Amino acid sequence: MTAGNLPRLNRGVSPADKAPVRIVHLGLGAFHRSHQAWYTQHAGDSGEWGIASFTGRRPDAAEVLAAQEGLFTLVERADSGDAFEVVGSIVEAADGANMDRLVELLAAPRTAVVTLTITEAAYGLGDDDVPLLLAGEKPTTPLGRLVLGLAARRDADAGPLAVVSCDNLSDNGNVARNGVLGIAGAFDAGLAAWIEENASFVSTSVDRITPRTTEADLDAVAASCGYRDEAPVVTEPFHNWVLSGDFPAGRPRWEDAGAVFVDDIEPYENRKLWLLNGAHSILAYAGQLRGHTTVAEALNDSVCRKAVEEFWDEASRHLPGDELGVPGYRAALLERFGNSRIAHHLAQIAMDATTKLRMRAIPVLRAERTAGREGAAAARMIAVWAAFVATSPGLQDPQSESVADANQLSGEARTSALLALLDPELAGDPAVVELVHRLSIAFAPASNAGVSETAA
Ligand SMILES: NC(=O)c1ccc[n+]([C@@H]2O[C@H](COP(=O)([O-])OP(=O)(O)OC[C@H]3O[C@@H](n4cnc5c(N)ncnc54)[C@H](O)[C@@H]3O)[C@@H](O)[C@H]2O)c1
Ligand SMILES: O=P(O)(O)OC[C@@H](O)[C@@H](O)[C@H](O)[C@H](O)CO
Repeated sequence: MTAGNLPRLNRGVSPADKAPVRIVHLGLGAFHRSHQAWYTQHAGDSGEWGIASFTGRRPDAAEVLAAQEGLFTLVERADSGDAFEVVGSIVEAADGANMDRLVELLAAPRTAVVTLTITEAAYGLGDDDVPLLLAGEKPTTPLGRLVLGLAARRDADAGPLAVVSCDNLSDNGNVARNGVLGIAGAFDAGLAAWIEENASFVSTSVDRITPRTTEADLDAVAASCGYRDEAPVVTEPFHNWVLSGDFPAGRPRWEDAGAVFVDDIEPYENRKLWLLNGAHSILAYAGQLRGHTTVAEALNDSVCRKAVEEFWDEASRHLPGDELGVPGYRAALLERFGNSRIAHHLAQIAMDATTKLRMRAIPVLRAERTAGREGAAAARMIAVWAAFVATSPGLQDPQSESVADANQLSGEARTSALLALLDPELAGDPAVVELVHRLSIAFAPASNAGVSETAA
């Protein structure tokens, strides 16, 4: 049978019961499916917890998944080979613009949890929705839509629920809370008070490297599974989820799948955001400047790897406590990044730098300087970004206009203007500007061929 003749994946081809919707997700993308959908499928009480998942900006991902009755294949890609699993916890896939359905589900007492993977940048977009909400029009951002859904929940007296941010942001529960309350407060003060009382904003640290799916991945699934899946997800075997907060209307037993519930999430967030995501950002800019395309390729370059390891040394000084197991975490990261069967593209990681570097480079740079040290490795993360945006002025960023304005300047004035987008106070410190500028010159393309392990 050729791939074209294979049956399309659905609940007839791969029988899977549909659990009732009790989780609403905003941001139906690859990561939601490899992480929260996988954890929910592996919870001991998965039969009680179905997910209705809404896209963010376009309907496409929902249409493809709806044609498969929510089913997709999770391809766990290890160095040693692929393992395939059909995930059935998403029981409904919908266009994010379908406000009628979102409102209906959020107003249902049975709905207990809202999860979010809307990207770091999307948490700052909700203000645009306030005039639309006031005019009785449909909001367009994920948090604006959530506010309208929560208004319907209050009106239906459907009770409390938990909102769980699964984006790579420090203190992501509070960032989500502030975003939602900011929009709600400007729209309806009574609603903001209801949300404060009834919505629990849970913070999480999430981890599972999940690159974009390619055509070759579709073919690999067809060849191995005997059906055609138009929406498989490829991910690494490793997975981690640390959560902190209350679930007033209940939750799946995610701990059965390895999720960990803690009182103080900050050390876990810092470990993940600094060591994993910080290293990813260094590799994204330094790696592309040095001609690499994927994380595994960049890590193989001794200059990039040294930049990563030096940043890890600096960051690790601010990750105290044996329970964090930093040496083991670092060793595991080298193995995970080196998995060359996972083609994790640097271009994907490079986007939205001003939001990301604020959480990945700045806290370590500040902590190092407070301790009386230079913070050169954290400064280098900013420096390689500064060098990279000189070569890629169109890079997606929530502050792209300000980046473009900075690019009109030259020398330390340009470096200072870029640094100001991350931390205005540090941008006013001549020693920090000089440091970042010097490190940036070492990585600028003209000098790139000559960047050696000692110079960079
Ligand atoms: N991919 C990973 O390895 C990974 C791992 C850990 C955490 N995350 C977190 O998950 C997020 C999503 O990653 P993904 O791989 O699923 O990406 P994706 O592109 O596959 O999906 C992102 C989803 O968010 C929506 N979205 C994106 N920008 C938006 C915007 N400006 N406004 C509204 N909706 C928007 C998209 O429409 C889509 O539904 C990341 O930004 C990160 O914070 C990803
Ligand atoms: O858009 P970002 O940078 O938050 O995410 C890109 C990758 O660094 C990230 O998705 C990692 O793969 C992930 O955080 C691993 O858990």
